[in-house]
Amino acid sequence: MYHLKKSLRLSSYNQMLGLLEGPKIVPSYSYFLHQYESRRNRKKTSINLSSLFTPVPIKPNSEDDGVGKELTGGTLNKTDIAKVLNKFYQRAEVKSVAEENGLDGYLQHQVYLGFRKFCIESECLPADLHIVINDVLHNTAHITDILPYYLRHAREMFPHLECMDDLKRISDLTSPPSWYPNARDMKRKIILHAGPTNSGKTYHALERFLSAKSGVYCGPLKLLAAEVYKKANERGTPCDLVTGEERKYALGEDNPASHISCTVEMTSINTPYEVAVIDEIQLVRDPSRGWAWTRALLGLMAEEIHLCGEEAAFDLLSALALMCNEEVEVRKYKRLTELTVEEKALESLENVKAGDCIVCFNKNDIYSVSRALEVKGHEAAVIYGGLPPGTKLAQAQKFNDPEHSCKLLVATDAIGMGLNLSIGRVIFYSLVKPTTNEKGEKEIDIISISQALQIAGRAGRFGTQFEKGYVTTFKSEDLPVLQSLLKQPPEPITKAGLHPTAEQIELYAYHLPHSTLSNLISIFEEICTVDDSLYFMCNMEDFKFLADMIQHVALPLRTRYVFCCAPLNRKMPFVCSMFLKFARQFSRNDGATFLWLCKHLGTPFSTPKSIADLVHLEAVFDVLDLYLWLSTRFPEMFPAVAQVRELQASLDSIIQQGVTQITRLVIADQQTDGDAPEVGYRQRKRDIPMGRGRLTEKLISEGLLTPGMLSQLRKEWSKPGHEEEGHNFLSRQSKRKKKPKH
Ligand SMILES: Nc1ncnc2c1ncn2[C@@H]1O[C@H](COP(=O)(O)OP(=O)(O)OP(=O)(O)O)[C@@H](O)[C@H]1O
Ligand SMILES: [Mg+2]
Repeated sequence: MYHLKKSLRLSSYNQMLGLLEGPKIVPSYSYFLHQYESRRNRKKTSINLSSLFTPVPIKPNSEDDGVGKELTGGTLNKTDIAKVLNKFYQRAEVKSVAEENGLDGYLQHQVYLGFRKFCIESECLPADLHIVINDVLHNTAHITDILPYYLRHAREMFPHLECMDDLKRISDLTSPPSWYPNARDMKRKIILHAGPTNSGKTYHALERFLSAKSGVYCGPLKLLAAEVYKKANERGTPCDLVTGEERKYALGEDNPASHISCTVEMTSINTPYEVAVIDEIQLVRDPSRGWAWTRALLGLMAEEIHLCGEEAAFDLLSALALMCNEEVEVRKYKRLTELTVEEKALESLENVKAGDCIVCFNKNDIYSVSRALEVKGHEAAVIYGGLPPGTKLAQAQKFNDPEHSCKLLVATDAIGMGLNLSIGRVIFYSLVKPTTNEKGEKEIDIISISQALQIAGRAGRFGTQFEKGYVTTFKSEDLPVLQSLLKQPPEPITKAGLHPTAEQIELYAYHLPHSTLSNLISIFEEICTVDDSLYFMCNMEDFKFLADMIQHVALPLRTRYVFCCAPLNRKMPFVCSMFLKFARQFSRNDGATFLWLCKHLGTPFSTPKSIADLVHLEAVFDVLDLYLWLSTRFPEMFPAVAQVRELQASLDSIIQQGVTQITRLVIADQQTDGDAPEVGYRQRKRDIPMGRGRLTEKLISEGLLTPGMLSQLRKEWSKPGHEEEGHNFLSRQSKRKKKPKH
């Protein structure tokens, strides 16, 4: 019964996501999450490379040229064939020759099954094979004489056996500097501006950028890129803005400016510049995005490259520069304002004062802390990663304005970079944070020294009303941990990230035409050779998740690759379902018109009435971002750019209103729930049907199930005959499992 209900939930969920359209059976969102989990588990143990290769289906032979029969004087009995092959497979010589030919135990078994099926199901065997089996049956040939045919079959089933050397050559990542011949032809000067936060590193690098004839600023966030774009244009240096979603021209579309401010992923490595600035260079070690910093560092065609970041990156940067025959000059900076770690933890929200910023590492804490502050009569600004840029800026402005009644800020570590904030004191609400490591595994751990320094360093920003900064924790037991973290130098940065290019994957696909894109990536990850004294492969789990999701949609490989590079959060089902719809629309060669988009987004939007509504609107905002991201790659298929921008701006203000009233939204939810304000926030309990299980709770708390979906589920449950529907889904699922995935 439990399984039945669970399956029903998944099926309904599926339908709501639009994943099941028509009679076609398409794997569900949960299926992808499950696949991702199992892949992670497989990574934790050891991966069997061979299991990643998809066998090429070989049809039984139906052409009867009669030669075999004619020469041997008759047909072969199927049972006899099976017996011979069984004996053949048991032979030690067969195993060792197969091994010499690249077949490990797993592949041998696959090939044996495939070969036997081929021999038994073929109406008529190819003449040479027919004769050999016939001779073996009549003791006029040795059983191992079948080997050449068996190996021929193996190579047809697993083409990689013949191209492993090519695959290894394609994925040889041992010398990344050589991928950028234009940069190697230049004599580049590299300067590292090293120092703690708030020491003027970016300021000095930007001064050089602004005075140069041409330049590029590569930042870690859209907000930072936008800030530099604004600053440059205000200072009279025309500067264009390039992010994944847009290009803003300072001088007009047909006149690109000689200065560019961009997000690091968008760095052009084919344009010569006098000065390049790569900000927050320590992110070269980021498990997911590190590759973009490595590429910019090695590939930029700039006479001077200014790197800003932690001194801990110096050794790695020098080693990378050495590989490019270059040197790194260091300019060290000291913090411009004093930063003091307090002796006492805050302990109670009674003790907050103007200029305090409470830093939380999850949204639930954000909600409960803001609510608790409101109960105590304080107004608080709220900033977290998922908010649209306009909303973040409006919240920051409110908090920064000394005249405004809002004197407190509740934020996630999204404030660690990019926003200018007048913070007097940073208070760590907790010190643990969920993160994803290089292998794509989720971990909950104490924040790193570097993160602690980065966040704490936001207090007492130079040039703000707070000339000195203070830092403490909320809980007294956390304070010694924080004190110890902040006393240490940041962890050394030892490796730079890499990732496969579209060209490499295209070459892989040429050799392995039957593999899925996600499989190609897995094979690449397994085969590639990386100089692990300097580099690591970035985790590609998000990419593979998206690749699996659109595998069944017919798209050219290059397009598929580009789609899967989209920066979207796979934990947001609504965004994922729209991603799939965009891919389908593309595959039908239908443009995603504004009308089509609005229909799927359910416009017009209204002010959120609950936290769940707010979360949904944030997801819609991300969908619009996704649209714009795709539009910069496929302008003909995603043409409604101006309208989408307009819609996004209006959604940004609706979200702003929602955030301004965030505590009211929490109250609205809590009144229905009867929760005490200090208790961690739980989403929309009122929508949860009677007798809900832990799965539902989990899906809701992780934001995987929205109230709308849940009420739809409730309706379906109350429909007579739903169990039968669940049963159908179960049988569909089991059928699906048997289907090979291509
Ligand atoms: N010499 C200066 N004159 C005027 N303003 C300055 C100067 N140096 C730094 N600032 C200002 O101080 C603030 C902090 O400087 P900056 O952003 O360069 O620090 P940073 O070392 O890059 O910090 P983070 O590590 O947080 O990025 C900025 O608002 C910057 O404009
Ligand atoms: Mg900086």
